[in-house]
Amino acid sequence: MKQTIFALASAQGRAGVSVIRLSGPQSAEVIQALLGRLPKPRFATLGRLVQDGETIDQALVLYFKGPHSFTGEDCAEFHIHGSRAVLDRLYGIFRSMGLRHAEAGEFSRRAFENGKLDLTQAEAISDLVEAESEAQRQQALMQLDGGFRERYGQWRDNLIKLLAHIEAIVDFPDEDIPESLSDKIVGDIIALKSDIASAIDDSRRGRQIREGYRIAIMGKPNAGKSSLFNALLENDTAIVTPIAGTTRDVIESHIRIGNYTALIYDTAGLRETDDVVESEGIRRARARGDTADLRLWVIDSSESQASDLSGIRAGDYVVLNKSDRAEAGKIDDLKARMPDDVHLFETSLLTDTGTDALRVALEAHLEKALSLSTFPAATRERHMERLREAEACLDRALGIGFGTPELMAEDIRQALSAFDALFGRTDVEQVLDHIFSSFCIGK
Ligand SMILES: Nc1nc2c(ncn2[C@@H]2O[C@H](COP(=O)(O)OP(=O)(O)OP(=O)(O)O)[C@@H](O)[C@H]2O)c(=O)[nH]1
Repeated sequence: MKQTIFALASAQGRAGVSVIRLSGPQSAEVIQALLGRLPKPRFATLGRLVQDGETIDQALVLYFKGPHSFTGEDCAEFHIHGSRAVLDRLYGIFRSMGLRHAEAGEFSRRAFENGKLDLTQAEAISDLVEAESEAQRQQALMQLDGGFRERYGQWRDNLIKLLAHIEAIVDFPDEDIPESLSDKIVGDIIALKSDIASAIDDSRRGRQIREGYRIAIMGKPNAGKSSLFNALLENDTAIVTPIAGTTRDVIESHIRIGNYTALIYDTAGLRETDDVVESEGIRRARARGDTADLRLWVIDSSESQASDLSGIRAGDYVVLNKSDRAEAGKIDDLKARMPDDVHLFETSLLTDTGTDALRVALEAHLEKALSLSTFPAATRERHMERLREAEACLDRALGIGFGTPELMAEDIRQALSAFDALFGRTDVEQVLDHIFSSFCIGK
């Protein structure tokens, strides 16, 4: 039998009300011991928590009888006054009764093990707890509602039907395969493969919403990259000095832009240098620029070296900075030499002009890149790996053909197990450990 676990479900620290959650077979016994009675399941009861005749706190107590609970086990919730002293007393009592503190994600893991959630829904809970932007909240909620399972459940059903057809061919090797059947099988595999391919394509958007849209600020030393980073963040995270080469490593920070979260990177200025540390910084800056979803170049339009525009590509955003001291004609000259299809902005970060227009443009950019009427189902690398695996299996099955139907069937079976792993039906213990350990405690 599982040990009963407890944890603070609300945030750490002093609070008006804190919620402690219990799950496991001793939940009822603990309520009985502290409250002196067992309330009707799922009804909140106000009462005194008493130990050896001494009142510890006045609390709101809830009892959930399994399987009608979040974890599927018997559960309890104590809504107590959130002081360290009350918590310490209750934790002491729980431990003396043989309960233990929950590990990160243990409540969700029990819910998963008891079939209350599939793995994608458990992940969605973690995402919902972490959500900062409106889009992250909506995406996580859709996944929690089973949006993922519905879509892939359909694909899984199709795979099972395909397998049945192919196995019928295996079982009757002497029969001629009707052309209509082989055409249907091939057609179904192709259709499924293209559905999976478009889900993989769209999962980029899922990742961008979930982790943040990556914006790398790039440019020569002293152009004003750190100044722009700070202006966008509205704080002084990055060090700004007149010394070229101040930023050495990549600095990153989250910001909210409209309904979305972006990850902004300030990078080392790009130039030739013999300095080993700076060279490494420049290598990292270039790598960050290559993997970013958007590159935001900063150019010092008052400097002659600003005329080097190498590295800027179509689609990039370019900020012509230090407009307060740019010579007349210099900015127009730069604009004339820009590659096609870059988005140009003029700023003076010293006098804080031009940044509003940039903010508005970034918000519109994210809105265009990330918003569609539906949210992508796949949001994590783990999902993408499984989808790619299923796609590769279907590809192989198509290549094999009906000469050896048993090999074809084997590939379809492997595609099925990729889907099963997606929902946690077959994932091995280590994978589950890894996923649930990234949850917060109390979830
Ligand atoms: N006149 C003027 N000075 C600016 C402007 N923006 C930034 N500066 C100054 O330019 C210098 C360099 O700014 P940073 O933001 O550190 O530039 P950076 O591109 O991050 O520099 P590195 O870390 O060397 O790559 C600082 O002294 C800033 O105050 C501007 O619009 N006008």
